[in-house]
Amino acid sequence: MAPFDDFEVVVPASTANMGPGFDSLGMALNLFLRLRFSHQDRMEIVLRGDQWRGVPTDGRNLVIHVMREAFRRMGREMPPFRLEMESGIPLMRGLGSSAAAVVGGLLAANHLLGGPWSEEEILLQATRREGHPDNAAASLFGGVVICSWDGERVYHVQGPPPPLHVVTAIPSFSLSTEQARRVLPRNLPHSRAVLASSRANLLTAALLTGRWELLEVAMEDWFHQPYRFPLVPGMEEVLADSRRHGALGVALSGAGPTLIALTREPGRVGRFMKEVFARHGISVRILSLLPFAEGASVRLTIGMGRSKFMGNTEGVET
Ligand SMILES: Nc1ncnc2c1ncn2[C@@H]1O[C@H](COP(=O)(O)OP(=O)(O)OP(=O)(O)O)[C@@H](O)[C@H]1O
Ligand SMILES: N[C@@H](CCO)C(=O)O
Repeated sequence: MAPFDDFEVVVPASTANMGPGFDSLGMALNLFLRLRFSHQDRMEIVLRGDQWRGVPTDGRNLVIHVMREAFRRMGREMPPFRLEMESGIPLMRGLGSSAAAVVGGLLAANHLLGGPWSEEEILLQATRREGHPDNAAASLFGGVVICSWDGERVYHVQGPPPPLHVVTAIPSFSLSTEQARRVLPRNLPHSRAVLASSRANLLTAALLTGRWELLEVAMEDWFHQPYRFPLVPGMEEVLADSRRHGALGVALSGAGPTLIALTREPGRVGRFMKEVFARHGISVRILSLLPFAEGASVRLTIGMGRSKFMGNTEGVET
């Protein structure tokens, strides 16, 4: 393969589920994974920052693995390159780090391959890899994305990001998605599923029509959150009481352990969440984020200044 011009892939973080939108609803957030590619004769992966403990810098790295598979599907060999990776998305915290890596790897491979795949095809490939489309769709398209995945196809509708703050309480401990899915029941009583899906419908409608006063009820969930209470000490209390402390709606972010609150009063809700976790002996980082309207992007970096995603665009620590 001929040398390529340096390029950068920027992928936003995401929060999935937002309560009852289990495995089907995601929203992009203003924290970013950045992948910078430059041509060189040998493969080199450089991880910038201090959050990468345990992440390999060889072919087992998720981004590289996804890229190699993409090249293999096209019957092409992946060229060597230098990849510099930097991220504000904490790993295994429920903010879609793996989906961002998968989306980033697929966009990079698609770019190097000359763009054989549409965004729909990239979403399908990311969904197969992740097992569910919620985080990947939000990272790929931005805003709020509602999906349905039947094991073969992914259908999706994208909506605008709500004009609200998203306060995240990010516990110091990690929780893998795999572990958080193991606690889910195989079956739900029919009446419970009916109630849960009615809340999910209400949530979608509220998000797409701006009925923020409905979020309190619409973000209630019976699909997954109650089963995950034991994994996140303090979660039940935060979900029960945050609304009295300024939250419009609260939920476990993805598979957790991070909790999110949609609010107009980020400072107040953040303080409350921190207090509750402290009572349970858990230290949390409170980050006030914003929904992010744009999806992942690829841009050539030669001769360009700083990317629009760089600088002071990320969440505010409170
Ligand atoms: N940029 C990255 N490069 C390589 N591997 C990554 C990267 N980001 C995430 N991963 C891999 O994905 C794992 C985390 O995936 P997991 O699904 O458990 O958590 P998450 O995606 O952060 O949370 P959730 O899916 O609940 O939002 C990490 O431990 C790491 O192995
Ligand atoms: N919908 C997924 C998101 C985590 O990747 C879950 O809750 O398990």
